Amino acid sequence: MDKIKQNSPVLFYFNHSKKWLVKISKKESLHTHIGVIKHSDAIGKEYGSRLVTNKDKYVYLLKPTMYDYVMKIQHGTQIVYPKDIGYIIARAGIESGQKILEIGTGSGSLTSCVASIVKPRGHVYTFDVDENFMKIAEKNIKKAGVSKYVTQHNLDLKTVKKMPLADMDVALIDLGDPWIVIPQVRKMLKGSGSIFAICPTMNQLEKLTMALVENEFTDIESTEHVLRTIEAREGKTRHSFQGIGHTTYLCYARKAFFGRESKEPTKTKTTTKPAKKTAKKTRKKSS
Ligand SMILES: C[S@@+](CC[C@H](N)C(=O)[O-])C[C@H]1O[C@@H](n2cnc3c(N)ncnc32)[C@H](O)[C@@H]1O
Repeated sequence: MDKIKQNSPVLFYFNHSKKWLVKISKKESLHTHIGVIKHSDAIGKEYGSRLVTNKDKYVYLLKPTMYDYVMKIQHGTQIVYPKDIGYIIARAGIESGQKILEIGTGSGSLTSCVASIVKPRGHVYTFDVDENFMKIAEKNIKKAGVSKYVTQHNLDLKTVKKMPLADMDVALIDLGDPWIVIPQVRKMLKGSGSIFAICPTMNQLEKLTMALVENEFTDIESTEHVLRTIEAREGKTRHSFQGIGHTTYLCYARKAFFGRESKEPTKTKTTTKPAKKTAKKTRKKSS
């Protein structure tokens, strides 16, 4: 039986729009419009149990999933949402043990989800140029419990001469001008490795697709993923009035060798440490 203890993560669930993600701490109480929820009352209870507030309302004590962490993430930037992350993972075949390159850590939403899939033997190497966003991401990744499987680098791959990584299984790009880093990403990816770019506008998709073709990528596909919730109730089931509008488009492709065999030098060992020249700029935040 999975019982709640001091420091256990818990989602106090009242309804779809009222839920609170906490780490249980004996002395703390949560003051809400449905009453006070004392953390200590949750200790010793099984996940899934109910807890009554001082206003005689109740919340369920749910074990948070990665979805809950992402939906409650501290936003430093726009984030990638689970509706897109699910497709990214399925389409790129992301699985346990893989090495993932990510450019544009942002708030660490995509980073955390992907790390939870590639762990325990895989790893996410993520790059950003903004120290403030990196700090927010570091906290979010820690909260999601996947710091061990993520290394954050403060480095701009647009300008590096020597690539800090090699033999990556998948590359994920989420920055304004993804087409600029395609040549660098190509050098770090395995043959037939997958690339996904997150593009909020169609103009980005166009420029990116041109760069992908120029850099010998195949199986290029652009998609948009629309999630509609249904309110299912006896005799009056219908779409809900509220919903997420446009978030982003996704662009997928795979590294190929057009009309020739691979001429790229085969690397057997992954360089997980940054190249000498960039070492000063690069911080290993967690390992
Ligand atoms: C939209 S956010 C990424 C959000 C992230 N995918 C998430 O799910 O939380 C874009 C990020 O790209 C970063 N960025 C911009 N230019 C960059 C570059 N040249 N190299 C690395 N990161 C860059 C920004 O600092 C910002 O944090």
